[in-house]
This record gives sequence, C-alpha cells and structure tokens, in this order.
Amino acid sequence: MPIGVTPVAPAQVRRACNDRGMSVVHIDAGPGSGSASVQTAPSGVAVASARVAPSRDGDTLHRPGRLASATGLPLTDAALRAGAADPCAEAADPRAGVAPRCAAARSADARRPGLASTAPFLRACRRDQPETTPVWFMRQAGRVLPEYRALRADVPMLDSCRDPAMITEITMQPVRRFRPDAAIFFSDIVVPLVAIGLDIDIVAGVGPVVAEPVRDSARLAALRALEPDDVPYVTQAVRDLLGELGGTPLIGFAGAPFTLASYLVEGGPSRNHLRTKAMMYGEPELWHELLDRLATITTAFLRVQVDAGVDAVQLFDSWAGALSEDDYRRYVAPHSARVLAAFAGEVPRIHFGVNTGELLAAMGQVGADVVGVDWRVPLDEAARRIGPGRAVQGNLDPAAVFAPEPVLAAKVGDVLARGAKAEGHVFNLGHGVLPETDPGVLAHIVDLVHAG
Ligand SMILES: Cc1c2[nH]c(c1CCC(=O)O)Cc1[nH]c(c(CCC(=O)O)c1C)Cc1[nH]c(c(CCC(=O)O)c1C)Cc1[nH]c(c(C)c1CCC(=O)O)C2
Repeated sequence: MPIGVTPVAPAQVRRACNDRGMSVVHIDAGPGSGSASVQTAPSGVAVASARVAPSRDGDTLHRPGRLASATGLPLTDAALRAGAADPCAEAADPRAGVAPRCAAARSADARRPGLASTAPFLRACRRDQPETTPVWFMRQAGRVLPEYRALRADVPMLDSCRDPAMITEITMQPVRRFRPDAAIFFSDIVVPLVAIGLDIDIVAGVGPVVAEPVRDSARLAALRALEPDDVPYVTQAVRDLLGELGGTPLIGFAGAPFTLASYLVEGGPSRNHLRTKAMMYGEPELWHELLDRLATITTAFLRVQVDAGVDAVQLFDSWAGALSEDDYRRYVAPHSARVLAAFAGEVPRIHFGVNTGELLAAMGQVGADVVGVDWRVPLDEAARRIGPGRAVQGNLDPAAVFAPEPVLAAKVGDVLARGAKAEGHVFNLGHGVLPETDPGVLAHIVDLVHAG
C-alpha cells in the first residue's frame, strides 16, 4: 500500500529523546495512514521510518528515508520543521551534576561494553561454548524479505548502500524477523571500489558489472587508497545500528583481494576466472601489485567499520575455491593475511569462501579466528582440516530450506552435532540465502538451532 501524502500539522507532532541519544519525532498522519517517526542521531543525521496501515498480506512496512513521501517534505526538512533539532540538549542540566540520559547514550557509541563476554555469537567466535549455538545467515538481508523488496522497489542497489537510513533499516529487517544472533551490515563488496571512483554497477540477477576492467598497469592507478571520508555513510550507519541493535552483535564485512580482483579483471561475474588466472600466471608482478592495492582498500574499508564499532568482521573470498591450494598460498594468501592481521586482537575475524574444501587449512592460516565452511564438507571433517585454534561457521546447504520439515530438521541437527566437535561453532548456511527461500523457514531454522 502506498504511503499517503497527508501534510503534517504541528499538533500531530510529538518530540522525544530516546535512550540511545536520538531525537525522535513522531508524526501521526491521521486515521488510516499510520504514523511516521524521524530519529535524529547525535551527529545530526535523520533516520525516518513510517508505519502504514497493514497491507493485504498483513505486512507492515518500515520505510526509512521515505518520509518525503509520507509528509510531502524532504526528509531533513521534515525533521527540522518538526523541531527535531536536539531535545536531548534541553534535557541536560549541567548544574544537577547528573549525566543526562542522552549524553550517556552518546558516549556509548563505541563497541558495546560487555557484549564480547555475553553475546553467544561473539563467544563462539572466540571458541567459548555458549549455552545455545549462535546462528545468522549470509545474505539474510535481501530479496527474500517482502519489506526489503518494497523498500528497494525504485532505489538502485548501490544508492541504497550509500544511504545510512536505508542501510540501517535493511540491516535491521532480518533481525526483527528472524531474531538471529548477529546482524550483518547491509552493503556490497564493490562499495569501497565505487567509493574511490570506479564505474561499477550492480545489475539485478547478474551482479557487479565493471565499466572499465583492470587489465594493465595503467588501470591500476585507478585503485587509489580509500579514505574514511570516502564512505561517511558507512560510519554513520554503523553508529546508528549500534543504537538500534541492543544486544545483537553487528558483523562488518569486505570482499577479499582475490574475489575483488576477479570482478575487476573479468569485468563482472565469471565462471572460470580465465582472465584473472591469465594475469596471475602471466604477469605475476602486475597481479601482486593489483592484490596489494586491493588489500590496502579492503583494510581501510574494514578499518572504517571497526572504528565505528562493528563487533566482528567477515572477509568474503567467495571465489577462492576456483584456485588450487598451491596457487591460493602463492598468489592470494599473503594479501588476505595482510588484511586480517590489521584487526588481530581487536574483533573476531571470519574468513569465508565457497568450494574451499581443499583450502580450509590454508584459509585458517591466513589469520582467521573463524573459518566459514560451505555445505560440501561436513563440519567435523572441516574442523579437522582447519586444525586447532579456530572456530568454524556453517554449513547447512542453502537448498535444504526447500526440503520437507523433518528432513530439514535432521540436517540442522546433523550440522549442530558435527559443529559441536569443533572448538567453536557459529551456525550458518554454507553460502548466501537463495532468493526463492521462504523467510518463515529461516525463522524456523533459528528456532531449531536455539532449541539444540
Ligand atoms: C560475491 C559477493 C557480492 N556481494 C557480496 C559477495 C560475497 C558473498 C557471496 O559470496 O555471495 C556480499 C554481500 N552483498 C550483500 C550483502 C548484504 C548483507 C547480507 O545480508 O549478507 C553481502 C554480505 C547485499 C547484496 N548484494 C546484491 C544483492 C541483491 C541486489 C538486489 O536486491 O537487487 C544484495 C541484497 C547484489 C550482488 N552483489 C554481488 C553479487 C554476486 C550479487 C547478486 C546479483 C543478483 O543476483 O542480483 C557481489
């Protein structure tokens, strides 16, 4: 159902300050239209959401950043005219000698204290044994959710990745629905490359498409270092999310140098990575310079996320499974190792690739605390290959969601039993959620995992 365009009368506006230090403006758009709210973070960035009358299938849409259509005003104008400037400031009374609630909330915008020792996801990453096995899903945000499809209906993928309100809302959608043990920051692996000026589009059903592939040393110059100012929306969205998430940890992520290189050299998704391997074998100096530049960009992109407060990072080397172990160790591992080493001892580092059964030991050795495993190798065998000192993440076949419930439940039970033999286990799918997946089945899997 479309959001109405009822103008907002002053009498319908209420101001408040929530316990996360955000100024909140509630706007009641009148009977049958639902309500809208604008939250202005201490930084001044406005986050809007609208509750509209339920649609026919009973879903309520939360549409951040779309308050323009709810009120007929641009988002920031709506916030300002509603007087959202800073009610928290009014609440502060320096003479009272008591920190106002809002100020306390503001100071808590670093990683949340105590979470590392309480959140099952973070405990499992550190090879502790929480009471329940933590679970989240790669690609849990996205097309399986009707509320995501509604929000993204006329917004290009990369635009949504550069809008803090959209990032926050899309990251929160699966958290509200499935109650997983971790949220994953909504973005894409090409976002840092776009941020430094590369012409890349994400084409629906295809993936990233690069206008000018990087195939010679002249094009390498385009891969300049990424500065925090290139991605202000990432910093802002992570900060806003920390306030939204309560006790749920937030995972930041980036693409690993090899997987990014494959997109850049091929110009888009590739089955056999022919041009990529041709450069790797034929021009090893150029190859290593390319991966070195990508490692620098990836490290900087993760640094922005970690400094803003994410609780863990996942380095996606989705296509590493295209390589033999020897080639992986020679041409790829040193660059991934440099990225991961930058965060040693700061936050848990998860390293994941698909079809990496033969690479599991090598991927563990590049500096991961947790090694992600696809569905092809049973987790107990995967843990044996990875060796001591690492937790595992995975590894239900993403297609198992289409199995009859008893078969699905048995498969979940098998993953749990084998994962219990590892030093730490984070339940996940063996790769991203498939677009045809019924979200209700994902919620059921969360329940099955938590029930043990
Ligand atoms: C290889 C890769 C990409 N992006 C990513 C990887 C590594 C993970 C993996 O192995 O799948 C990482 C990624 N991309 C996205 C996330 C969001 C967080 C999450 O919920 O996991 C994450 C973690 C959003 C996205 N990234 C993309 C979508 C779909 C875009 C849309 O909804 O139109 C989402 C939600 C697009 C994308 N971006 C990419 C591909 C292959 C595609 C799919 C193209 C398609 O089938 O439409 C590149």
